[in-house]
Amino acid sequence: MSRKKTPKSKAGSAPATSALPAANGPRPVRPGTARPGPEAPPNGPPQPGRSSVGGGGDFYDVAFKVMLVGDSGVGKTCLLMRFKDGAFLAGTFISTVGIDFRNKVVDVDGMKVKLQIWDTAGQERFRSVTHAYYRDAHALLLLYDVTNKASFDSIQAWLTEIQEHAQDDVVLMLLGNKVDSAQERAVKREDAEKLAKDYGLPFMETSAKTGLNVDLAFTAIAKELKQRHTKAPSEPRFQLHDYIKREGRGASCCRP
Ligand SMILES: Nc1nc2c(ncn2[C@@H]2O[C@H](COP(=O)(O)OP(=O)(O)OP(=O)(O)O)[C@@H](O)[C@H]2O)c(=O)[nH]1
Ligand SMILES: [Mg+2]
Repeated sequence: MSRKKTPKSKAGSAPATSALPAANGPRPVRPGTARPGPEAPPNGPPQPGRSSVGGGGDFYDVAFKVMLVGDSGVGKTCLLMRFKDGAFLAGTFISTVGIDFRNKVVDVDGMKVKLQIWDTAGQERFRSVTHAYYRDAHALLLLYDVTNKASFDSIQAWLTEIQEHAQDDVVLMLLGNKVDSAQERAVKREDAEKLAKDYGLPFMETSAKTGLNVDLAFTAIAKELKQRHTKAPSEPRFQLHDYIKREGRGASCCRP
């Protein structure tokens, strides 16, 4: 299989669109397939890899676009940094402005899968900018902060946004972040599990600080997308829900 080289990450910007979608109420969102495809320039669909030339960068077979969404401060940027660099950005909170992306290539059953991960700004004032990026996303990680009830209460509104702007078959996963802060927990795990069940979403609690379940979340997404892309009839169907249930670690355990 031919392989392509990842471009360096860079900040992206999209044409601003206008109004927020009408709130029609959330509908169940399928933890579905993403359409594989094109690798993307900032606003285009990802593509299967091609032979690469030139030095530097990682080679890959197929690329997918993943977006991180959720209220400001839930830990989207930290989750991405943990996955990409294995580091935690402690200290001052620097809120993301607009949108940015990082690439990471993961090995899924012998195939190099490039995830182009878009880190969106959670602040309301950037919402119109990020709307333009949903369309080409193959997967969305929707985050709330387990120590911030308001961020959990926003999940239904986020699902409405996703319904309005993302593809119907986008792969979607709900993540409750900052589970290391047990003393400050404000959202019960069971409440999130119930919400996830109601919407048919895979769900895990994570910690960008300790690394708990972070690699697992992205790996599960990569496996799901890769399998939908290859569609090998001989392979048993990858079960995203079962996989994270089996591999995920509970909130009581802080092992990365
Ligand atoms: N304890 C703890 N703190 C975290 C964790 N993840 C992020 N934080 C902290 O939460 C704050 C916000 O994190 P960010 O990753 O910048 O939040 P964000 O979702 O990107 O916010 P916006 O860019 O405004 O949308 C920072 O002070 C982080 O240090 C975590 O897993 N545990
Ligand atoms: Mg951020």
